[in-house]
Amino acid sequence: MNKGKTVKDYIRTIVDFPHEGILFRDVTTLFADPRGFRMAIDQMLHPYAGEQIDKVVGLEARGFILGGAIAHQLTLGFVPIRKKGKLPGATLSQSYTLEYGEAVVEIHDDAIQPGEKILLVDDLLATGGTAEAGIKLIERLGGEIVGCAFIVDLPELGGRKLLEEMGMDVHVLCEFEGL
Ligand SMILES: O=P(O)(O)OC[C@H]1O[C@H](OP(=O)(O)OP(=O)(O)O)[C@H](O)[C@@H]1O
Ligand SMILES: Nc1ncnc2[nH]cnc12
Repeated sequence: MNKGKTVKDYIRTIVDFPHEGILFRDVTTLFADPRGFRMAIDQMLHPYAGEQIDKVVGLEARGFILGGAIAHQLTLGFVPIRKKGKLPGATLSQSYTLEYGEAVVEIHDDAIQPGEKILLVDDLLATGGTAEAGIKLIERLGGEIVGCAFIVDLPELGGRKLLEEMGMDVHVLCEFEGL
């Protein structure tokens, strides 16, 4: 049964996806379980109880699932940061480095007002490149980031250190060693 299980216990590892040598930490098994999903949302929010938050921002794609649930729980609005070319309105763009080459993420330029307090969420922190790009977009719009919450950190890839060096409060629920 589910008794005594932690968030980490619900996450499945797929070997050699999407490339040979990668241990893919698959949170769909966590999302699919009602107790696991609720536990993850509650734990992601826990450090921010009593803090003023105006909006939740989620990173495509699994950050949308978490961000939607968190925004609903807090009765807040949700703002997506999407991969290039998906948002219909006027956007700000930010490029970031991938393992091979570059990618671009975007936010609607009217999605955050200066001074709004933002909680940034995603499922997983690896190199931190995606979150760093998201932070830059939020800050370019004048948003003030209260915290960055993730389910998984892969400490060997240095994302947490990168975000903390940017002055972010980083909250993760579990770590996996091994890439
Ligand atoms: O810390 P980083 O090295 O930037 O990696 C973390 C990002 O990688 C994964 O998303 P992915 O880019 O696979 O996109 P997807 O969620 O749209 O599949 C994950 O959901 C994070 O968003
Ligand atoms: N090992 C991994 N598992 C799941 N998502 C990832 N994104 C980057 N590295 C990942």
